[in-house]
Amino acid sequence: MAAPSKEDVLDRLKQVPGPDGQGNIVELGLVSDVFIADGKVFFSISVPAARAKELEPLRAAAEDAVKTIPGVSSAMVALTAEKKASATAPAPSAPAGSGEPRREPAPRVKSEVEGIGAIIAVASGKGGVGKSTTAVNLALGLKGLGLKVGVLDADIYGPSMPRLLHIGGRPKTVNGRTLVPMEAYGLKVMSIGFLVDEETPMIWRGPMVISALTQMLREVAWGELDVLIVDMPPGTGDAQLTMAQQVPLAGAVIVSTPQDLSLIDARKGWNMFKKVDVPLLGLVENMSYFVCPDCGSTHDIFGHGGAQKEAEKIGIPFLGAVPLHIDIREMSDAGTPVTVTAPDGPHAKIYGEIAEKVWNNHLARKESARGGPAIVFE
Ligand SMILES: Nc1ncnc2c1ncn2[C@@H]1O[C@H](COP(=O)(O)OP(=O)(O)OP(=O)(O)O)[C@@H](O)[C@H]1O
Repeated sequence: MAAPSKEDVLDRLKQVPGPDGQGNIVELGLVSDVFIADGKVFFSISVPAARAKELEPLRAAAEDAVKTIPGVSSAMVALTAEKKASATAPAPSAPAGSGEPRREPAPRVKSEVEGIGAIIAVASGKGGVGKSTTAVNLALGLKGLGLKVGVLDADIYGPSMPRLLHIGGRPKTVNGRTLVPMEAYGLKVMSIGFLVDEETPMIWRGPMVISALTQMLREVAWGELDVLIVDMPPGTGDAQLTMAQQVPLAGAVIVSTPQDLSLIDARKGWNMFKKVDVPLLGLVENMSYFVCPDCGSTHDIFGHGGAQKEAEKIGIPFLGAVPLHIDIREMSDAGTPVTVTAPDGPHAKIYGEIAEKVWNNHLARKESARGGPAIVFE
């Protein structure tokens, strides 16, 4: 059977009437770029934020219509409040660094996710600084505080959770559409890496990113969670900004390495969250100093301390310094995070302290927003 094409999808969607029963959603310019991977179809439909709830039947109708196309195994459709460049010519968001003109960020569409107490993003201004490793160990550190914790891998360009938590297979669904999160080390986990084959090229563009993220956030049976850690895609482009706007974040943690260059990038990261009014819970300096695996001696080869100074200068909490250590790398890459393999070791202790600070800072912010006294987690 021939694989379904974008044209097949758009043709079928022309049968779906617009929000007010007039015309169809394709000709009204409401359908985003369509992405097809492995017979799975992803797209979003732009609707006014205020009508999102009321238009759920429209979303369901579009999804059902696409599922009837031969060769389509599933469809993920999300409603977004993203504005189109024009009403009739849908134009996806320019990917970061594409050289295409930047659009105004989408309006904030935030509503809480039922059952989840707080959603905290882990972000970095650039790739490869250990953001995902930090996210996993932070999540496990929070679990060590007795909290119910989930991890959402929103790094749609390069999902890491299947590898870092050694999870294979596909999530099950309930009622044909709600995904059941995978589980590892007592964490509930969802990642685009569970849904799309590793070889599938990740040509996600702005609206697709949001559509997949919305699905992974809101159409997953998370159950009751105290906190959901979101591993953001690295960088501060349009996709990241839109995510920061669309996810109801209680706060963000920025990961940086001590080198000057990445501190510039980290600064871009916290500016991005500031722009969208997300509280900064603090900065982690990763690969901060080198610990010799043979003799255990410590070497400040990277100008350790830069992130702490920067955090003080900017007035955001410094959460801690994680050394560059072979155990962290090997355990991470083997899918057995160091916090689990050596829970009484020095690295687990550092991540535990970081988790405690993150949680305390979150609780303090929550209380001060309410005008009450801060409760500190001892
Ligand atoms: N403190 C550390 N000590 C040693 N190795 C580390 C440390 N932190 C991360 N690493 C290693 O660095 C590599 C990159 O880490 P990770 O994937 O967590 O980074 P990232 O910022 O999420 O990257 P990406 O931008 O690609 O998503 C991995 O091999 C990881 O094991």
